[in-house]
Amino acid sequence: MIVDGKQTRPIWLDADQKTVKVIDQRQLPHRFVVADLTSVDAVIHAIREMFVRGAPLIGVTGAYGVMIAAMKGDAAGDGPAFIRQECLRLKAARPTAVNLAWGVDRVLEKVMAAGTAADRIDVARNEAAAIAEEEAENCRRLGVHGADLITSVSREKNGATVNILTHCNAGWLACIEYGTATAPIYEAFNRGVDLHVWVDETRPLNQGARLTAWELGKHGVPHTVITDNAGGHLMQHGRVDMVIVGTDRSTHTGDVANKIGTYLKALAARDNGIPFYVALPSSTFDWTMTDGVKEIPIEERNPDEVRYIQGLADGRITRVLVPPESSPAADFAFDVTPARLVTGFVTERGVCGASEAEIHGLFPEF
Ligand SMILES: CSC[C@@H](O)[C@@H](O)C(=O)COP(=O)(O)O
Repeated sequence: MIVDGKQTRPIWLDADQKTVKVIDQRQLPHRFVVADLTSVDAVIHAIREMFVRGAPLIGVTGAYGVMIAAMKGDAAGDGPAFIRQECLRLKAARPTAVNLAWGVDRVLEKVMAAGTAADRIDVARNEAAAIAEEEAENCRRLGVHGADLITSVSREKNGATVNILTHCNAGWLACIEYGTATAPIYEAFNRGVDLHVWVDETRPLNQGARLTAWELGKHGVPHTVITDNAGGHLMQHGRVDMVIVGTDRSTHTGDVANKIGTYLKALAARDNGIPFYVALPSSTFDWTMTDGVKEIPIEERNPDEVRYIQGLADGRITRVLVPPESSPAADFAFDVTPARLVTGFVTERGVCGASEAEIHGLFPEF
């Protein structure tokens, strides 16, 4: 996307074709800092500590991690075994988003079929780049399908403002381009649809307030940051026309894991008769799991993320303690919204209902 006149992605390869560059998203919106990743440890650290985050982006970062593993392993002379071992470590960096394991395994498979050490590195680099381009294109396509949904709501409202609620950051920062939940929003906005986005702040790390608000502001999209608990109230008063969220892993039966709090939005949407859409590239479907609540691993993170809030004070990024020093806290990073609460999936191949039959109807090869 364009940031301050410059085409910008959250990840790219440096001119040396070895160094992986990423935006350090922990510092947005107050600082735009780029980090260099030159070791597998650095890649794992960047994923765990959330320099990079969002399902499609951690898939691409993991894919480039395999390229780095190939460079290191082949330098040490123990290529394939070393690369396999490093891939296990990469895949364990974060558990919920299925894209991480998907991206790592896709590159690993190609690497293992390559003949020489030099081939392994080239193949890994090319495959990681191919995944990045595919994810960008899939997000562009799903944006077109999702924008058609927004456009029809706009028509039903005779052109009055369409109010869309979103949770967390499922924007280009979480993907490569366009985003998942935001792709339909950007596309509809570019078509001239009058729209406004309610941005859940998304505690504890405030990806909505920090990242989605920043992205939408850079693109000129009207938006308002709200507390995570405001959505139900706004829905009761007719101030939300639709909800669009992303997902970190959706089962092929239609259950949706996404940032903690998504389930409560889906419940409130159902109670108020508001459509609840989930936007995703096909890389985010888990084709093996059938019961999301029971089977999807939910990441628990450092409770300090709940205890402290980060912001800008006197020009410096600062963290402040909120609860009593001695109070324990718990940090559940994701929840699962059952298929019965999902109106539809917006994918690169079109929109479908949240059922095994409809999902496999769009993706018969799985
Ligand atoms: C663009 S994909 C959607 C999800 O990855 C997004 O909604 C989300 O929950 C990200 O969580 P995060 O913990 O910031 O990686």
